[in-house]
Amino acid sequence: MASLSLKHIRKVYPNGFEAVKDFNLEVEDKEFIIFVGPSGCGKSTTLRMIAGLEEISGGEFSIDGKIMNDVEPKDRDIAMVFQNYALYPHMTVFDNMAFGLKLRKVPKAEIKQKVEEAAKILDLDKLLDRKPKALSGGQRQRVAMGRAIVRNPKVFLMDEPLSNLDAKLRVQMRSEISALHQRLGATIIYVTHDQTEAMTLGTRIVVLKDGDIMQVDSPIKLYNEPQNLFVAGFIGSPQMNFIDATCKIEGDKATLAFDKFTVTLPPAKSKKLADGGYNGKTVVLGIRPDDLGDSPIELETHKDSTIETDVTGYELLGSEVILYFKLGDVNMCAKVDSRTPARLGDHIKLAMDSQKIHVFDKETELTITN
Ligand SMILES: Nc1ncnc2c1ncn2[C@@H]1O[C@H](COP(=O)(O)OP(=O)(O)OP(=O)(O)O)[C@@H](O)[C@H]1O
Repeated sequence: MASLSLKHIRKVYPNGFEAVKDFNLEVEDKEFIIFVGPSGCGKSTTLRMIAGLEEISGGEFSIDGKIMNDVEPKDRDIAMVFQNYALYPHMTVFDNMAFGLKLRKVPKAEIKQKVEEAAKILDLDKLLDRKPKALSGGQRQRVAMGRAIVRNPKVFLMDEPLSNLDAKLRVQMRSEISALHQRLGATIIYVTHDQTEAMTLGTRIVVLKDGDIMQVDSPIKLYNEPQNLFVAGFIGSPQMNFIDATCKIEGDKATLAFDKFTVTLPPAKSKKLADGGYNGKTVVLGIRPDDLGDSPIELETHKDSTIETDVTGYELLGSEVILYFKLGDVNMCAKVDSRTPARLGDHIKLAMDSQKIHVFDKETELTITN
């Protein structure tokens, strides 16, 4: 059992820079929490404060109800896996994995049993006599994981553990880490700037920007119900399209006008805009590339929200294709079925699924309706 509580956690570096501002998070036992956000947003700093590698400037951090702010790293019962693996080159796989236990004066027989157990889980049992240089990147990464697992810690911290692996290996290790989480029933906090990793691994994702938490939610909720423009733009690939639009409310119907087009919003979304007093105001319309379609069925279903444009770019992904286009000077794209006849330079019609339109306040950048 390991629950973590971070209350009003701050980090001010000695040069006065405030890297983490007011971090509040309750992590439950067995959760897989992801910290995600652009470079410099404070992911590693927060992780290092949890590990005890960085002093906490303010707030309270506890594990299972026990305050940890001033507890030595080695006494926190936390194991950290780094992106550079940090293996000892002169030691065998076995000794690398056993090292932490030896330091803790664990009896030899117990060390052997624990290392062999972890090696089996990680499929390293035939490599225990090798030195790190005789291993592949993925195998080295598994040794680094193994070193953490043998300690049976309360919490695993992982700082971009897959970032040094090639794309194929990364996908493979991703599913291995996911399986490992299930098997160990461990509490994991994992830092990445790769949003696919975040979406596939996390039970909850913490989106950070400039030392502030933007949103904490399950992957599906972050995708469908972003709380602000930043999260809407950060989660999802290709990125959500954004365009300024003028809101008009007539009766219980809200319309959004942008470029040469006008779309009608469904009743629930219309009501939010009416209640918020947005009549006549400029808002930001957001629509994911996946929610723009060019099939006859989509064009018929979403008659009240179609746009016409020219294809300025064409990118085949396989079963889908990304069509790039411009509305005024705003670059946008649609992800459609690759059987589409549309090609570069073609004039096309695209239907916006109006149920999927997101609207944001232009000033506060907060979501008005998802
Ligand atoms: N020792 C330090 N002194 C001053 N500022 C620091 C120090 N270490 C980090 N920072 C700053 O704190 C901010 C957060 O850094 P951090 O390493 O936590 O970011 P990150 O989100 O992990 O970024 P990345 O994805 O690039 O690793 C950055 O602006 C960084 O420049």
